[in-house]
Amino acid sequence: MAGKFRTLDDADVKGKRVLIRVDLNVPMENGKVTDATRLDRIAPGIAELSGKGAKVILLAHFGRPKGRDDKNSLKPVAAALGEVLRREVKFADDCIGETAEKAVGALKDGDVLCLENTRFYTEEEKNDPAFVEKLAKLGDLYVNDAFSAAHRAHASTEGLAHKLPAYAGRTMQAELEALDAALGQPQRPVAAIVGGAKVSTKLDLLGNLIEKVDALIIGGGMANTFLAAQGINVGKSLCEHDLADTAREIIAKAKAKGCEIVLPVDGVMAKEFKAETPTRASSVKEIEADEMMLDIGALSGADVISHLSKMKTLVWNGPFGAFEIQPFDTGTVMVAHAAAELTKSGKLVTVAGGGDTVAALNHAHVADDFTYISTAGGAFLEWMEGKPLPGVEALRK
Ligand SMILES: Nc1ncnc2c1ncn2[C@@H]1O[C@H](COP(=O)(O)OP(=O)(O)O)[C@@H](O)[C@H]1O
Ligand SMILES: O=C(OP(=O)(O)O)[C@H](O)COP(=O)(O)O
Repeated sequence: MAGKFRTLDDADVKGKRVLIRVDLNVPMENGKVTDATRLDRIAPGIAELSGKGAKVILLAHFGRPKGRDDKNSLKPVAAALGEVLRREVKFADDCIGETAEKAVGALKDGDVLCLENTRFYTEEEKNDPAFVEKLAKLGDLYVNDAFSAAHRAHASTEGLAHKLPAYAGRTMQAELEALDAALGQPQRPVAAIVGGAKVSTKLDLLGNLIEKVDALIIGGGMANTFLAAQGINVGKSLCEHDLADTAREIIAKAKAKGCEIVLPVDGVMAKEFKAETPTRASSVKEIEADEMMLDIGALSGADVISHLSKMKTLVWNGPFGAFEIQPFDTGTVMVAHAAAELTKSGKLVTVAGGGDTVAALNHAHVADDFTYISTAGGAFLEWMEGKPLPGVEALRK
């Protein structure tokens, strides 16, 4: 990627108001950040800008709010970032308008300010030009350091790059270089594990991904959607029934392209999504109407591991189950350990990414054993698909 983008090496930032788009969409529980990987990755770039005398203004989203809502405030995340940076991160309750302008106006060279969730405005996701204008008013330069949100053509990830002199941040640079090094010419056979909860935003990309991989291993809510599309009753499981046709098309296309689709054959069922709730192991064909499948079962885990042992490369986004609550972490942890062992013995190149996926791998204590851990999930899969990412394209010189 060298030479393709303007980077911080090309920017004179002293005394300038630098709007830096970062990804602060970190896993949280009871107001506390449970995995700080994304914060750790962006911290050096922020410290560099601050050290060079920039007025650093952080723009980011959190969750998928429908309008302003306290549950999705970035305030606690800004405080956690302050702990990682070991310095004050100021906070403004709005990302545009008088509140934001006042907070920016009060900044001294080297200060760091975090603005409130850009998604409190529906205009953010619409990439609305008037909203872009309001954000642009707050800065002299724009830096995009949110590779993990670069698949979104939103005001703060794409629109701003056309309004202000735009640069790729250090995390963005590092992610593109590392992914290119690990997966630019992947050794076949390649497997992709796709799980997690963001079914509707990730299902579409599987159609292209099956052209790049030899096996597509599906877990989490994504698996429930595929099982339901095949006529299996998934009870109250997380499932996008409306996407059954898309799932069936993907299965047919995979067959035609010679990509094997691996689905769970058994799972761990529960009636409630909470700790210490009674669980039942069963075949996916015997899910009761009032049950949810919250993890893959032992047979499915063994099947996934057996597939991995035949692969040379693994890309992974999305946990197999609701790993935040025990025992629904079992499937993810079991596969994570096997992938880590195969990596350590030089048999498998493993690249995993996604806010929750990285949290799950840290929970399994294997993140350091993987070949590369990306901060990105959906963006990483779209990169793997070969799709141009709007946030990256907008930065090209
Ligand atoms: N079977 C399941 N039912 C409900 N939620 C699930 C299931 N499997 C995984 N999840 C949830 O998926 C979430 C992570 O999904 P996602 O956001 O797509 O991953 P990432 O952030 O790594 O891209 C986790 O919070 C986990 O609890
Ligand atoms: O957490 C993110 O993506 P991921 O869940 O794919 O890792 C990014 O912040 C993008 O969030 P979005 O999928 O709500 O646009």
